[in-house]
Amino acid sequence: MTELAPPSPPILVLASASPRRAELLRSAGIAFTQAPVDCDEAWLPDERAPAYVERVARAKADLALRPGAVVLAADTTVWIEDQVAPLMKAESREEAATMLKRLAGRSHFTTTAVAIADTRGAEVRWHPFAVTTRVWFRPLTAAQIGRYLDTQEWRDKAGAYGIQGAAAGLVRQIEGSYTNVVGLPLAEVVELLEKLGVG
Ligand SMILES: Cc1cn([C@H]2C[C@H](O)[C@@H](COP(=O)(O)OP(=O)(O)OP(=O)(O)O)O2)c(=O)[nH]c1=O
Repeated sequence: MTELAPPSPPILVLASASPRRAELLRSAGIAFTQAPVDCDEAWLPDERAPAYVERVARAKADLALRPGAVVLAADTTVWIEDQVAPLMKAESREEAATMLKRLAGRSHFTTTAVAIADTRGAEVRWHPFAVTTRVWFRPLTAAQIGRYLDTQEWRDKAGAYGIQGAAAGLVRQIEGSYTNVVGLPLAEVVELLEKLGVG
């Protein structure tokens, strides 16, 4: 009897602890292993939101580099047009309330930067890109914000909301990729992975 070789692990490594990113990739039928990294995500003063997420996404991928793999990392942030500091994950209910107050009744941008590093050749080849989606929130009273905060869904999400949950009822309109707001611009990611022959 011939012995079967053990199955080889997927070439794609998702350098993320985010259940949402894993779920999105899975929903597209892509095989991957998940390797969370512990990355310093501190924002640098005056750093523009797109530059910030691009830097952090690359740093996350860098921490997960390994030979013979394609490593994918991403970073998502929420930002308001005329304000430099991005809205990160809120650390308290009060901070989340302040963020939602700033987002209410106007539009903002959600940018996800993706860093893909291909280590299958002699040198690491980087494929970075970023996608921005415009999101409009309806006007919100303090009581409506309070009810949203009660869901606890503001926790661990940039801008203190998750469009995939109860915050769908706060969003009037979006322009651009929906999955990008959830944490991974799926069409763009799948397109690039197809080009790289992965997935
Ligand atoms: C705006 C928004 C953000 N988010 C999430 C996406 C990201 O997971 C998170 C932003 O934090 P990130 O630092 O981008 O990612 P993460 O810490 O969750 O995971 P990892 O660094 O391990 O990859 O906010 C939503 O789930 N829904 C939304 O509507």
